[in-house]
Amino acid sequence: MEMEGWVSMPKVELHAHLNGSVRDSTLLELARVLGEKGVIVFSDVEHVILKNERSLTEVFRLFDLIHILTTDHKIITRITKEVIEDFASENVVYLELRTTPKKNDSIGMSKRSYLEAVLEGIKAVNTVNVAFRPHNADVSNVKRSSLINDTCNGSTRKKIYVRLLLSIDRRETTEAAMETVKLALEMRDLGVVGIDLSGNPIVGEWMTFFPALKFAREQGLYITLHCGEVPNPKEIRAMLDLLPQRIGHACCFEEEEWKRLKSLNIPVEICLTSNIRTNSVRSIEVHHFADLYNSKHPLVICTDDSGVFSTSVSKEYNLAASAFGRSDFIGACNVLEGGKFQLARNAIEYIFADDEVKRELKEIFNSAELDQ
Ligand SMILES: CNc1ncnc2c1ncn2[C@@H]1O[C@H](COP(=O)(O)O)[C@@H](O)[C@H]1O
Ligand SMILES: [Zn+2]
Repeated sequence: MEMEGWVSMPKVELHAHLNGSVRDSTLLELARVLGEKGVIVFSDVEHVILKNERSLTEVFRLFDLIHILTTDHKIITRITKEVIEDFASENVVYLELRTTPKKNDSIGMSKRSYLEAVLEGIKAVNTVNVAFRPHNADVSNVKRSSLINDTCNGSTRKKIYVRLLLSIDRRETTEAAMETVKLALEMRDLGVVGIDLSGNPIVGEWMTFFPALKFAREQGLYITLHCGEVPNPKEIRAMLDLLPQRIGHACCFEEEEWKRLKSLNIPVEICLTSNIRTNSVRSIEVHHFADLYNSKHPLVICTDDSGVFSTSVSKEYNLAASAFGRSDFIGACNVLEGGKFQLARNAIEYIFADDEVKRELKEIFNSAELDQ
C-alpha cells in the first residue's frame, strides 16, 4: 500500500509525548526568538534540533533543550494545538496525548497552570465545541458533537477525540508524582484519563513512583508504563505486577518477562522508529513487533515522539507493513491480514475510554472502509 493509503486510513494514536511531537519549524522559530533575547545561542541549538540520529542519552538532552524552548504557558497552549492538528491532519481519529505537568517557580508555573495551558490548547483546536465526557456521569444529555474536536485542515474538517495522560518523570520525587496523580483525579472531567511513567529509563527507582502509581490505580485511573526500554528485569517484573492497562516499548524483555506479559495479555504500545533510533532495538529485523503480532498479542502502533524522530502514525504503519511484510526473514508477518484497516482498528479495544467511544470509533472505521 502506498503512503497515501496509510494517511487516509483512520488511526488511533495512544503513545505520543506532547513535547516530543512539536514540529521542527516551531522549535526553530522558538529557538530564534530565545536567541534574539540572548537566552540561548541559536546556531548552537539549530543543529541539535535538526539532527536525526540520536542515542537514548542524546534524546533526553534534546528534551531538556525543548523544555527550555517551550517553557511559557502560551507556548504550551500553542504546541498542544499544533500537535493535535498535525495528528488530525493525517486522520488520527482518537488521540491519547501524554505530557509531564511541570513546575517552574521563576515564571509562576505550577503543575496545575501547566495543565490548564494544555487544556487551553485543546480548546483552541475547536472554536465550536470542546467538552469532555464527565467521568462516571450520565452522558445521555451530552451531545455527541461535544465529545469531539473539529479541526479544520484546508477544506476538510477532521474530527478527533482527544484524551490526556499525565506523565510522571523518572526524575521526580514520590511527592511530585503524587501531586500529578491528584491533579489527574481533579481534572478527570476535563479529559484526563490516566497516568504514564516515562523519562530517562536509567534514572530513578521503581519504589519512588510506586506509591503514586498504586494510588492512581486504586482511584480508577488508567495506567501505562514505559517498561523495559533498557534491561532491568527486576523493575519489569514489578511493573507487570502492578497490572497496568498498557505498557510502552517492552524492548529489553527476556524469556521469563515475555511469558508473564503474554499470560497477562497486557497490550503493548509499539514505537518502531523510536526504538531503532535510540538503539533500544538493534534493527527492525529483530524487533519484537513480529513475534507479538504473530502470537496475536494485543499491540498498537504509535509514534512516541513524532517531532524528535521525524515520523508520523502513517509512516509507522507504512514501516511496519514494508519491513515485516518481507518474506526474507524469520518472523515475517502480513500486517495487512484481515484487511488494511484491521491492525489500526484493533487498537480501539485498548484505548482508555468507555464502550460508547469505542462504538463510535468503530462506526468511523466502518464508514471509512465503505468509502474505500
Ligand atoms: C524515546 N523514549 C522515551 N522514553 C522515556 N520517556 C520519554 C521518551 N520520549 C519522551 N519521553 C518523555 O516525554 C517527555 C517529553 O514530553 P513532555 O514534556 O512530557 O510533554 C520527556 O522529557 C520524557 O520524560
Ligand atoms: Zn514514550
